[in-house]
Amino acid sequence: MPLTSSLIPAVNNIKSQILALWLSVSNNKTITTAAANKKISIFAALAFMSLYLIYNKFILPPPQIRHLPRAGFFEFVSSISKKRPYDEILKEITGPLAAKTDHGMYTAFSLVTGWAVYVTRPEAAKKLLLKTDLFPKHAPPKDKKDTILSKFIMGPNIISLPQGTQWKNQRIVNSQSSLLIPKFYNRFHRSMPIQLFGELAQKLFVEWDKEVDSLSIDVFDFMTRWTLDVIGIAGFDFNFNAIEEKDNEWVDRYNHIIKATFSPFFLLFPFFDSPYWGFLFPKRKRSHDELDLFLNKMQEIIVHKRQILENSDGISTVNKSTTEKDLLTLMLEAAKEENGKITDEEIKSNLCGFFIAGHDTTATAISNAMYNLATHPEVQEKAREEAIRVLGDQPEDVLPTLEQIKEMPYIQMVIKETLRRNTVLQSILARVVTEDTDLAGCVLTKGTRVGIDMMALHRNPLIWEDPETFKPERFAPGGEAEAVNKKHGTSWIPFSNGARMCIGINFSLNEQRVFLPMLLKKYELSLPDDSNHKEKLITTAISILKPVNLQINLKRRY
Ligand code: HEM
Repeated sequence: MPLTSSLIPAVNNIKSQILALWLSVSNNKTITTAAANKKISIFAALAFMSLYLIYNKFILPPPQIRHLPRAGFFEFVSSISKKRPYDEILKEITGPLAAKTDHGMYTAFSLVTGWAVYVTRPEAAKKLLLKTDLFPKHAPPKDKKDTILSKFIMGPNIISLPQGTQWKNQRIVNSQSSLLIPKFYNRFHRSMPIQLFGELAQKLFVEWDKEVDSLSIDVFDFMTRWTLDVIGIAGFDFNFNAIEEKDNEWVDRYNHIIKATFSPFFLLFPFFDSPYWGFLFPKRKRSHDELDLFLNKMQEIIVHKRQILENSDGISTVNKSTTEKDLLTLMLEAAKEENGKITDEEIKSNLCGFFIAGHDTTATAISNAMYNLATHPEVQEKAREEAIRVLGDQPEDVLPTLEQIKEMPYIQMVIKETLRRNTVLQSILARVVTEDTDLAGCVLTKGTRVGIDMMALHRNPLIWEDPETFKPERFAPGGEAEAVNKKHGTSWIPFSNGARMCIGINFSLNEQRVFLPMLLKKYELSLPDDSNHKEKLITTAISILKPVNLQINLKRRY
């Protein structure tokens, strides 16, 4: 008999015992030894019921998806907590599950979403992303309302809001009701802080050059510091100064919050993630306080920026050498033109969203590209030749212009192939099925949550030739990627697709297209002989698939 059905009568029995005991107490009966025994029974009953609830909520998927191939709860969660690289999980757990059916879908438990169905084929991904009325974004879970995850990311911002008026008001172009974010969105696309990207790359090189001629760096550590400074200045004109001061107050605070946001324990038990439980979890209370300080600082910056905008053109006060405007200025300008239809709360929430969406993601993408260049010397040489052809070979840093980065198609191919082979995000945020429907041959019922296993899609051998191999030429004009796209559509979606596609796609690609040629012109890259990553890139497995302790040797060319 399945465990659930054997548990139901037991639980009912316990429920009636609790009721009987409650009746006897309310009848003012003398408390005797029998009553003491009953107390023990209640305690046992509550413990038993809690176990039953945990079993039903976490360990078993919802009944409507139990027929699909399933990654066992303990196997999957323990793989993640043991920090197994995600491509191993794909090879040993999720890949074989996906291969079991024609539609390629399987179910797994995610710490952020709970149980969901995962898509691994382009046909299903296309329908999921384009039919937003059938598959809207899942509204932020109510049980996570007071959590750090919720306060930091799942507020009223473009990323988290489910489809609806508030999201449309923030995003859709040509909406009659509000043109706020559309205006911001257009400006965001037009005004790329290319010069800022270059200046901060130069600043990073100065840090590296303080070491000896040839050095080994912790790539991800430096790239997160670089992208933090980029998003701080480009986002709201605030200099974290993370490149120069690894551990200053604001960098520490930000890193603390990011770590706290994805704490597996509190993702699993959001009920305890509130300052009220501070007496039991004092460290968590500190995380809430740190987040409050961070959000208050943002509020201060918004108010201050508004005042500056009254009297000036809003051009960066931190980065005085440029006329590039930060995202906050663009939002406030758009808001002013539309009589302030966006609240401070929404602006603050969107700024937090830009952090979470644009910081570790781009740092991961650049670190992965550096790994691929270090492990493929012939690709590295070809990319360097292109950088030198456009920027020159003089022994000094050159900041590429927007026109120059367009003249480097091979580096663009390296970036795209890296985003395919070394997927940045494990999945998009879950969508929720609004009515029973067929998704590429798999019937899904209303209420089912669905995500996309990005790595399984990008390395699907039914779609890509020799998918494990790093081959930038796939993305050459008329190459494999074009053919795959023509045949299957939606096969390369590191930034998603459709109405909820990443709005930072150009921002992120341009960060990479400025940084990589400058890097290649100045340094030769290789893996240390004793690197753990010789065989393959080892990554984390929750949400953003970050490289783990990736050291790369840099040899200066000037
Ligand atoms: C390599 C870097 C990046 C990757 C791989 C990436 C990937 C993605 C993906 C897959 C989505 C869709 C999520 C979903 O539908 O659940 C998304 C959404 C989003 N991204 Fe990015 N992103 C990157 C960089 C950035 C940057 C730099 C920014 C901003 C500065 C940004 C801002 C956003 C926003 C605001 C959304 C929400 C759009 C919406 O739902 O309407 N992203 N990103």
